[in-house]
Amino acid sequence: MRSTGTYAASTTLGESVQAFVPHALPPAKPALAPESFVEANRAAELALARLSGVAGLVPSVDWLLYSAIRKEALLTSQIEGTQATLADLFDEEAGFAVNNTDDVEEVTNYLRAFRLVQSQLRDPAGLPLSVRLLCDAHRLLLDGARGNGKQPGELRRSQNWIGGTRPGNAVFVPPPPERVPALLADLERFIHNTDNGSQPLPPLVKTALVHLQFETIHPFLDGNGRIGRLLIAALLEHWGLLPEPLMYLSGYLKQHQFEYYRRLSNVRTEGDWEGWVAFFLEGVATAAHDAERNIVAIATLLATDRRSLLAAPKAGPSSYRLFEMLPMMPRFTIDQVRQKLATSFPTATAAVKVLEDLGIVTELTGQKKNRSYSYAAYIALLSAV
Ligand SMILES: Nc1ncnc2c1ncn2[C@@H]1O[C@H](COP(=O)(O)OP(=O)(O)OP(=O)(O)O)[C@@H](O)[C@H]1O
Repeated sequence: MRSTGTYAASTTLGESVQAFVPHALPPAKPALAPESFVEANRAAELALARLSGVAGLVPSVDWLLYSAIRKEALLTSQIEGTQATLADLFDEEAGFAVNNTDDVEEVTNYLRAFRLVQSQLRDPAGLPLSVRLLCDAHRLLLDGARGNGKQPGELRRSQNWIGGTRPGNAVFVPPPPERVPALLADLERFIHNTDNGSQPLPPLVKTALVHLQFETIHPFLDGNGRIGRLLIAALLEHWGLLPEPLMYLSGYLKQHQFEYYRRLSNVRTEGDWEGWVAFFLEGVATAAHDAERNIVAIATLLATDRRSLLAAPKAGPSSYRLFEMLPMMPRFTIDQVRQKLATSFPTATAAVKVLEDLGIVTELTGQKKNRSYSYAAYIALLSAV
């Protein structure tokens, strides 16, 4: 598919945000009426509710969130070509040397951007979901070497395009820069407009449309994919669909990347709104099921390892406490254990040795000094998409 090469075509598309408002829908688009999505929407909502329920079964959701948020950060960055792995991210957090520093920085920047949005939305005095908040998140996302020169935190002031080397041979040419602020303001109104007429759109369908329109506007010079997907996570929480960010939808989008992009394009080229919404709802249901399965698998691993630890004659309070920290510290050094447990070096060493002898953690360096450890089975489970 080629664009017409003119900005006019994309400008018209940008204005199609109006068509998101149900009462303004042209009659030729009856499929966007809520009843056409009832089944898929119900399945996706149910999958999200189940996911929240499963999370409620574990003693602390902190370790679930710790891993889920990092998975999403990694996968959304991988869609855009980042080569970092989850192990790289854990290494970086443990202070270990990592080779691909720039890639890891992109992922940690996403984490910072996500935390900012989440904390603002949770703070009664914080910013609402708004262009300003997205710009603030964008500033954090593009902080550092790679983002320099890409106008972090600012709406673009020049024309961009998707695919190709210039607007004339691009797959898609988003609206010209002077239209961007008004189109985003329109999108902001759409998000906060609760008066959707007699047939309100289900929030998940609205989320699908918001993402589509955000990507259509492509308001930044870089980082549009990641901020657009961050917006999805924010909306799921904002609309009470998933109170905690336990899902990593980017895993589904990455696995179906070609279809993801094609569905976005098809709205523009074929008017296939239904296809995009159906794809999105299927993605949410699948990603929620995957996250649920992953939680069960991790909880099982932890329960099995905990049982073998409790049965070990040499285990004691320090090794028990260390074990409970592992899900949020899967790579570590003895000195970090010493600090976390607020104990002596010999006690920390002994605690680690108990876990090592049981095969729960493994040493990575093969050195006698400055040894590093990994809860490898846990990282492997998390890394399976
Ligand atoms: N045909 C399309 N129409 C609209 N949006 C699209 C299309 N194809 C891809 N996208 C969206 O654009 C994103 C990529 O945009 P782009 O290549 O411009 O990257 P970017 O602006 O550098 O952002 P990031 O680096 O986070 O992706 C994709 O992840 C997807 O969300």
